[in-house]
Amino acid sequence: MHCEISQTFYFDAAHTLKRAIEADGSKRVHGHTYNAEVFVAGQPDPTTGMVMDLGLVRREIAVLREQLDHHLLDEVEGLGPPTLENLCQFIFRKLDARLPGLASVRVWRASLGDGCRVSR
Ligand SMILES: Nc1nc2c(c(=O)[nH]1)N=C([C@H](O)[C@H](O)COP(=O)(O)OP(=O)(O)OP(=O)(O)O)CN2
Ligand SMILES: [Zn+2]
Repeated sequence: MHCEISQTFYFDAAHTLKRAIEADGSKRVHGHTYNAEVFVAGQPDPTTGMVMDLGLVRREIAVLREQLDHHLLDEVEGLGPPTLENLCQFIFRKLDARLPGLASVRVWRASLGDGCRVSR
């Protein structure tokens, strides 16, 4: 049976954003709390009953999180313009090499009700 396990985490970060609309507030440095969720897909191992130990997922997320939490996202190498889309892709790229079966990554801002999800 195909299963997807998941782990949520959050990070607080600052950014600026160049936009064609509502531009004034976005271009000043300001912060958001970003929520994220990582999905890993696979068949549970018959012996362990796990697709992957969620402790391993949390360990890799902790390393990745260090690169985003309390950072100015404009300065994070390899991120590009700090949009939800680029955050999803950045997290996916960083975790892809470390988490076999990584299926998708979701990033959202509860305060604004917006979000993005990327899948393999
Ligand atoms: N396709 C996308 N569109 C937009 C994105 C995005 O990531 N992908 N992001 C934004 C803005 O960052 C977002 O709307 C928040 O606006 P911002 O100026 O950062 O903050 P607000 O003042 O609107 O919200 P707060 O209440 O201060 O957090 C827009 N479009
Ligand atoms: Zn913003």
